Amino acid sequence: MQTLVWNALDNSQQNAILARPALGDSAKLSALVSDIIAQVKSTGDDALRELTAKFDQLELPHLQVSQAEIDASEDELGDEIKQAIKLAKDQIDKFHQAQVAPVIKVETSPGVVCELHTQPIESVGLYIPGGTAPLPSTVLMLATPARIAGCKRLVLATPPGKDGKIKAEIRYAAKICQIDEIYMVGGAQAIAALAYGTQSIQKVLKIFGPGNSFVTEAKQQVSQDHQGASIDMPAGPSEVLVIADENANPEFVAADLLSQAEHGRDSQVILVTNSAKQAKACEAEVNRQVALLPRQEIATAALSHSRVIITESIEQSIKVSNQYAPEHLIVQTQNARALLPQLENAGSIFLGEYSPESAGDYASGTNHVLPTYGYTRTYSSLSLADFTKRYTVQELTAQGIQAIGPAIMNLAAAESLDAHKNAVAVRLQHLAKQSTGGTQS
Ligand SMILES: NC(=O)c1ccc[n+]([C@@H]2O[C@H](COP(=O)([O-])OP(=O)(O)OC[C@H]3O[C@@H](n4cnc5c(N)ncnc54)[C@H](O)[C@@H]3O)[C@@H](O)[C@H]2O)c1
Ligand SMILES: N[C@H](CO)Cc1c[nH]c[nH+]1
Ligand SMILES: [Zn+2]
Repeated sequence: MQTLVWNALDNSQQNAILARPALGDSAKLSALVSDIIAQVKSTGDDALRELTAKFDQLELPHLQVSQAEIDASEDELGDEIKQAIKLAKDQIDKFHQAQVAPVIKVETSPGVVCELHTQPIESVGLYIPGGTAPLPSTVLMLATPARIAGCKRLVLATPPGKDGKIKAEIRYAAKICQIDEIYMVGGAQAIAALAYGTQSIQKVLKIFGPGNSFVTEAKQQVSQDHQGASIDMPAGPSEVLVIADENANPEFVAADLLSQAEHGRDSQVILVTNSAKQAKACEAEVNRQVALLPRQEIATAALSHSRVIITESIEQSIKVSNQYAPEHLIVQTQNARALLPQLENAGSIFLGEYSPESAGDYASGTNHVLPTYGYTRTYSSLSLADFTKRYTVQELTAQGIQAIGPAIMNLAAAESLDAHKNAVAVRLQHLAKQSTGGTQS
């Protein structure tokens, strides 16, 4: 990790050290992904087979996972992992059940009632990353809120492993979430199939889930086409920023940094500390711990574009974090909660030394699908609301239209929209006639 002193850098250098690695060659990525999407649109299942052979080095006899294969996961797994998956599901369920929105009903003036209702999105595509690490936890993060929201059709797509199969943990997580439509396809081609449909995959209305830069780019492209599909958010390569003061435990800080560095070569982890001594201690710990990881090679690649930034104060550390807008923000300082009001842009915040980012990844209950690339400035953590759409209802009585009708007519006239004005005028005239017993002309 490169160590830099924030105050020794000018503005453009500060921006440069906070740049995301995955956005390096976006024009090339965009062209590659649009070719993949075009291929899937034109030849459907054949394209999925060809692209899987090309990018996953697999010849697939069939795309859909059978019900027997889903059910077999029950016997393929030991009790310990099945219990862990169930515990995580329960935790996620509790936090997302609490997000169920009540119907809002307000009488804005006598006789004018306004309501806000929610409805589930009918069909949803759930993309589960599977390139270097298949993520059963992501099945729970997507399927649990989709089920609570009441979505009717849940379609799961994930790349097959080297053995041409979907990992038992993913099949099991899908099974306990009552998902029976699983396709063995990954990458941009999976997103294209979900968005446009193929001979064997029926299209969905909205696509959810994280993925590498190909997946994320594909989601963005299909969401810009009205014949494509809506998406949850750009949830790309994992990121974490840790704010640590001199009291933080370097062993904890290093473990948290590495937990995200091990996701992928294009992951990025950043330590921001107001203590040069802490910076050194954490770096030494990172070097010690990374050497012990099975995914050492991936983590080391991620560390090569990761940073240790030394600031003059905690306030400046917060400024750096707000500027970077991380997917995950871990605060390991004394009285971490007191900093919360100043933390502006982060997908999920972890306060204090006993709140590792892994807790949110698996089992605290919060959702681990989060915006990356700085999109936490405007996008939110995945939540129940993303699986629903909101619509309003209004009901006006005679008293209600009489009260606000004149204002509506004035506003319509100001916009030169006479038909709008007339829709109110005819009603007010009708009511006036009624009140005079029909004697008015
Ligand atoms: N932001 C979040 O909420 C969040 C959550 C979990 C995981 N993630 C991120 O998801 C990502 C998962 O990435 P992954 O690669 O392991 O799995 P993935 O499933 O996203 O992508 C694998 C697929 O990419 C395609 N692919 C690979 N190389 C390609 C190439 N050169 N050209 C075109 N397509 C290619 C292949 O078809 C492969 O099946 C990681 O970056 C991880 O950090 C993010
Ligand atoms: N940290 C990832 C989101 O960036 C989510 C995840 C799943 N499994 C482990 N981690
Ligand atoms: Zn993670």
